[in-house]
Amino acid sequence: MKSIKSKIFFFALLSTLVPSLVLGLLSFRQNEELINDNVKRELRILASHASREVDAWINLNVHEANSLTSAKIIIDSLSNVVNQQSNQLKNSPEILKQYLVSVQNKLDTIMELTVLDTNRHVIASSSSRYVPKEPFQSDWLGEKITHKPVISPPQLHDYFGTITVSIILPVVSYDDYILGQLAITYDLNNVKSVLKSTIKSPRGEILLADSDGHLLLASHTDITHPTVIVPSVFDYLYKHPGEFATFRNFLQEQVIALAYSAKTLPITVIAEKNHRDVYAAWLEQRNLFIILVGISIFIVAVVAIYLGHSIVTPLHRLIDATGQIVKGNLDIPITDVTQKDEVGKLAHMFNLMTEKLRHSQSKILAANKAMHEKNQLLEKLSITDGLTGLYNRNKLALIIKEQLHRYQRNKRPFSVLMIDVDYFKELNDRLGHVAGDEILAAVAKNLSQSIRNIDFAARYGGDEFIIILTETNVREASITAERIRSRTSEIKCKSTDSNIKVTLSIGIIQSEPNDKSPTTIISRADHALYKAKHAGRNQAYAVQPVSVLTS
Ligand SMILES: Nc1nc2c(ncn2[C@@H]2O[C@H](COP(=O)(O)OP(=O)(O)OP(=O)(O)O)[C@@H](O)[C@H]2O)c(=O)[nH]1
Repeated sequence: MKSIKSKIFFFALLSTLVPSLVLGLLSFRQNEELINDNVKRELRILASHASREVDAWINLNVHEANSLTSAKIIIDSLSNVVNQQSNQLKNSPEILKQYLVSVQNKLDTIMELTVLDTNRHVIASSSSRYVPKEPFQSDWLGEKITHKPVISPPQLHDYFGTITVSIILPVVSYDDYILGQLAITYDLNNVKSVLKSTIKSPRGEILLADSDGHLLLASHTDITHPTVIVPSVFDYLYKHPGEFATFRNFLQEQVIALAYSAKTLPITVIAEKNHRDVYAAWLEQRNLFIILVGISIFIVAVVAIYLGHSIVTPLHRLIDATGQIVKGNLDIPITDVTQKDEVGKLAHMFNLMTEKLRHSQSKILAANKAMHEKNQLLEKLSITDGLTGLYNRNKLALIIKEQLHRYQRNKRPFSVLMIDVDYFKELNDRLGHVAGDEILAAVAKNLSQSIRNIDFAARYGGDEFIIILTETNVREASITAERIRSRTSEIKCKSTDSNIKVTLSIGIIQSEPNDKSPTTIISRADHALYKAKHAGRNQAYAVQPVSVLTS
């Protein structure tokens, strides 16, 4: 993550995501706890209410059964059995059966009524499956007949094919003597309508299960028997009354449930609610939260990209411009940064800085130019003679050295003319020093104009001049010397306003293989000049080279 743009982008995302997620998670956690508390309270109310309704239904049936035990026909029939008079009396078992059938027809919650003697042999039954005098089949009746009602555990009845509950009550004579028993079998499905009315919310369900977890009844759904609740779930619900558990019910739906035990029956009353229904609002809120966070992140990302762009683009311009400065280009004003913020100010300051640098640079260039010109002047002064403008003695030595090198390389000779103004001392004394200077300058000008561009003219000292003719032998040099001498005759002297007759003596030599230094060359040229002077002045004297002499 090297660029500022990506840093801004990730910072913006984090600063949006972290608080949103933390607050969102806290809020969902609180909501979840709230929902859990609510659903727990709701299920508790539901289960305890349903449990009470089951007890009330049983108690109602016990009460109903109790009133039937006091029916005269039943008491009389059992009294006769006790007194061994059944064959003589008019209330025979057949008549009792008819009575029981009529009662059953009247009370549609009853599936069968059976009258038993004290030995639990059937006296009469509304059901045709019982034959009189045969023992009453039951594994839940106690040994002893008491005055208390006995209620059977709910069970799937093989004969009726449904879950039944039986209530057995003693039939007592008028003098409070137990004559036998009345067994009434009820269909547990009758309690379904009671349970349905208990549930306010249509999505909730009440389940009744026996002590082994077999499902007996569901308030809103028909059950195919046998159906068993997952043992571990049932065990938890049974052992933790009022505590909820989440599991898949017999319809394979995720449900939240808790349970209470009924008091009158060995059954567990379970209240359950569909998990999806309970958490529907929570899920809706969660989805809305995800959408809102997504939108927020999108907006923040767009703003972050824009911000990063507005910072990084001018910075790139500044970096490029700085690179140009490093390369020496100062003409790079940043004009496309129009922001008024710090970046804009930075660009403005950058422009001011480059403006100043440009200004300083032009000053430095001007100073450099002036210095260069002065250096050139100094250089010129260091190699020229102030009076005549010809090369001075120092430069002359360098020129001769270079010519000697060239000569040694290419073997093409150069020539040297040593020139002296005749009787200059006398002119100087007669006309004055200023006029003497004028004469010297005029002679020098004549020399400069008489040679080629590749030749050199220098003032050797006083009234003596030396000319170097490159790649020129003594014969050609003599021609040039003669031309110089003949041109220098009358010189117009301004200071004296007169024409002065001036003659020159010229010594000519050509470079020789033995010439090793400027001193040797000048010495030989001076000797030739001496010869010219000695011969009468106003003439040139050329020294023939050794090679010519020996050939
Ligand atoms: N006006 C002027 N005179 C100079 C300058 N330098 C040297 N002189 C004079 O030039 C004269 C040179 O004289 P010489 O060359 O010795 O003698 P000359 O009179 O020329 O005689 P010859 O060379 O033998 O013909 C001297 O009087 C110097 O004072 C100068 O720069 N200006």
